[in-house]
Amino acid sequence: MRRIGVLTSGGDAPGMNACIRAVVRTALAHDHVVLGIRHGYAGLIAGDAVPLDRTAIRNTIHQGGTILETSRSLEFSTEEGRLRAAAAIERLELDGLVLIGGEGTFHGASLLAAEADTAALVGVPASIDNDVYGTDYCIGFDTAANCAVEAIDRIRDTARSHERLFFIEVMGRTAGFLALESGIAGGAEELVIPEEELSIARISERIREGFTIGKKSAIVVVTEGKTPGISFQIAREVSERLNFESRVVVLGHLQRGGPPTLRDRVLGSLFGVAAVEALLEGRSGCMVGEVGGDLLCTPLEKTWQKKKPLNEHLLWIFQFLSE
Ligand SMILES: Nc1ncnc2c1ncn2[C@@H]1O[C@H](COP(=O)(O)OP(=O)(O)OP(=O)(O)O)[C@@H](O)[C@H]1O
Ligand SMILES: O=P(O)(O)OC[C@H]1O[C@](O)(CO)[C@@H](O)[C@@H]1O
Repeated sequence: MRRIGVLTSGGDAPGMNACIRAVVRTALAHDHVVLGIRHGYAGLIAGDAVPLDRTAIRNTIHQGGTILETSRSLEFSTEEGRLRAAAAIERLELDGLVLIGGEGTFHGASLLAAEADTAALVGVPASIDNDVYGTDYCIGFDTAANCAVEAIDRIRDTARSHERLFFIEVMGRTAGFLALESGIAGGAEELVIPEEELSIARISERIREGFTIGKKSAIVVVTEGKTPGISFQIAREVSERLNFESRVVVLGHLQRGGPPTLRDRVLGSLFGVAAVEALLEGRSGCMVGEVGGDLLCTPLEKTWQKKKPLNEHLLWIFQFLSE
């Protein structure tokens, strides 16, 4: 290993900078050169690289977003695009490449590895959705979930004051991790998560039951799913059934910004060091992750082919704590 590249891809996630910093400091400690690839896979295809030294990563650990910037690259989804990326890796004379991103990023990386003889590829899970198999937590999830909890707390004040029903839509796309954990921490009455079939009747019934035991307001945390804004329709239907006023708050990209929490800074640092160590050990085609407190490497294919399930125990405790 002499030249190590690092890029961030997919949605930005707080803690990515802590990870980049850890990659750079670990590689430099072993006398390797680090190149930062800008704009994710789009930048890789273009060969857009900058040298990363100690100065470049100084004072970044507390910053949200990614100093390398990121992208969702349509071109990389094509074989032609990936072959251009492989050619850029060769031109840049990279021996190893650390890919910080989510399941889409690793899907693309495993296709790239199968189609071209590239540098060693090691992934680091970073997605506020937390939907990557092979790690209990992804970089960025904790900060986003804390942002959602703060929003729920604030909404609770006004919901209670006006005796209203609130629907708070969180990100997560097709995974309910953000909704489940922020719903438990925020004391929500009900959840809408993609892992369970949507039932307006069930949501309405649970809220009605709450009212019969004296609740005067309620909060439902809704995962945006594939259709951001879906909570407006759900709110309308539940309100009609209950004949009760409701309001909707869509948190959107607020959840992706802001300084990373302690947990995301530590996770980013741990994963960054582990990724460079994996490269130095001669590993390739895998993603570092933490499962049950153990750091481990999972083949890239598994990280997107397998669906990470929600924690059954958390689902169960939500059911009775929300009554
Ligand atoms: N099926 C695929 N085949 C090839 N490349 C893909 C595929 N899916 C995603 N990619 C590549 O990976 C990039 C990042 O994927 P995506 O936009 O899904 O974000 P992600 O890594 O899943 O992160 P996040 O969870 O934050 O959305 C895409 O822009 C695309 O270039
Ligand atoms: O920023 P974009 O491209 O609109 O993507 C939004 C999506 O990205 C995520 O925030 C994950 O990064 C999803 O929760 C959300 O559906």
